[in-house]
Amino acid sequence: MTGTTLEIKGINRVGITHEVIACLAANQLDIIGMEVKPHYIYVKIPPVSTEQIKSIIGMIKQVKGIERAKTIPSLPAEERENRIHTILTTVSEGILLLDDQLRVTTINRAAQAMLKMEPAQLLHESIEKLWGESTSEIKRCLDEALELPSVQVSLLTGQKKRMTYICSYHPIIPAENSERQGVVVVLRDNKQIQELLSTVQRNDWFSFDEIVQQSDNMRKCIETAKRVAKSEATVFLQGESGTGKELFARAIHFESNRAAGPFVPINCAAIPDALLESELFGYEPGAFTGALKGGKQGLFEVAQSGTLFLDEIGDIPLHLQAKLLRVLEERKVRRVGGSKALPIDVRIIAATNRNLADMTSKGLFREDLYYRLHVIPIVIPPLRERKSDIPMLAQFFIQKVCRATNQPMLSLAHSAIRALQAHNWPGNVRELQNVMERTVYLCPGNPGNEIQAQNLYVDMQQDSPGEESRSPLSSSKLLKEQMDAYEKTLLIRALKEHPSIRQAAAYLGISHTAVLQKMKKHGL
Ligand SMILES: Nc1ncnc2c1ncn2[C@@H]1O[C@H](COP(=O)(O)OP(=O)(O)OP(=O)(O)O)[C@@H](O)[C@H]1O
Repeated sequence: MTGTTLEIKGINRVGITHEVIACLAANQLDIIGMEVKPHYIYVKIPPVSTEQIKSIIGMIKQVKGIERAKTIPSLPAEERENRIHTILTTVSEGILLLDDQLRVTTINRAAQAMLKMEPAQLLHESIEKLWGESTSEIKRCLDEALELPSVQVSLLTGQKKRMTYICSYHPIIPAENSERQGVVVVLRDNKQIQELLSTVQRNDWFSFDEIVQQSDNMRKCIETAKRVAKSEATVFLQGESGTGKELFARAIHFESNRAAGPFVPINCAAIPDALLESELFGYEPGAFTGALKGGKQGLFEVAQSGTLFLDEIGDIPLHLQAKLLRVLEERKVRRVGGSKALPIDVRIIAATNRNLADMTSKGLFREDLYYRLHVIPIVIPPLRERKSDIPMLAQFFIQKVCRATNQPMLSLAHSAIRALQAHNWPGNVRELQNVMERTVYLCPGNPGNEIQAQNLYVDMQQDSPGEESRSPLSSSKLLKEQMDAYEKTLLIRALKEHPSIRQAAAYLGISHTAVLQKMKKHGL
């Protein structure tokens, strides 16, 4: 409402406000709004002329204890309201304010756009009309004055379409021991969040051009992968550990129409059985002891509109294989302890270094799941079958370390290239990467900055058993180094002879996490 607003400053004296009001009453002026705080009185009166306001200010200044009086644009409360209004209309989150009966009292522009509803359809309506069955969390927020973490909610929009939003609920706690007041509901568009996340994670962007190769068999693999990237088909990557399966999965995702969505990798072998189910499918609040209060999204939900990379799929226990198959067939996921099935829009890329067909015939992997995943198989050859890639890859890793450590660029002498090509690389590209890093760090300065064969820190033992290795470490092998080399040989053998890491761990008599740690240590 328009009017003239006065700011009056004075001492704190009983009755001073009353005397100021008397001045206004003497001028036959109504009070539209008023605020009082120590030393200040703010009054809003109907519009008056400049002459009239001058005379009123003159009168007010006569009141004992008044130091000054002046006109200001609006009452502080109006100012605050205006600022809040500006914030509400400019934020990208949808905001709804609910009263203590959970009726909508305020709705901002973003919420109207998200819900595709006019304010008239929402204001003074009960939130139940909007949220349907899922108002229990809002009621809890109000009753227990609890700030509740974000949860996914599926809501019916004005166009009668179900959309998924991320909602958080915040109680409005009144100033001093008054009654509960209401709830602020903050809505975020699921798609927007995914897009935001993927722009933040853009440094993970990866393309086929970054896969270093020059061999014919790798070129063929890349051609196939590029061809299927744009489709929605499930890709099944097979290859020994360290051959670059994850790089392929990333490149396929970023070449696909889902590139703006998330790429979510999960190593099924690295997660203990007990956690794998809830990691993949999520859980509802209270699903088990130790569960997070607000429940948890599973990776299928996190990967919505993107790609889920199921690495080491052969290590999924049988009971989860059945659940995974159901999710892939129904394209719906049910959280642990939940009854609602959430639709999922996720592309699957699976990878394994095991012979899954063999595992299937032995009953260690479900045949139906195998065929569900085995849609577009791509077999990435081991490094020993593409020796022409070795010089390029080795030089690539040398450059990487030299750049990172600011040292002069090193190159490979012919003798070094020959030695690298003679090795059989059980750990594939990952092992080559380790060897080159170690070599650059430990290589003594050579003339022309060339790495010679004798500078390579490569364990040649597996190439010619019994023969004295040409590695620089071999001439003076300490006990620890020899034990390490022996451990690596045993580990490789156990992994080759057993269909899963878990079984290799059982054979070696150590835990499966210990096997993973040792594999990492030896670059396997
Ligand atoms: N062609 C390549 N060009 C550049 N780097 C590569 C290439 N292949 C593999 N690497 C590197 O080697 C390491 C292992 O690759 P990656 O993790 O993709 O292998 P993987 O087959 O998925 O292994 P695992 O089966 O153990 O999960 C990574 O650091 C990766 O960057």
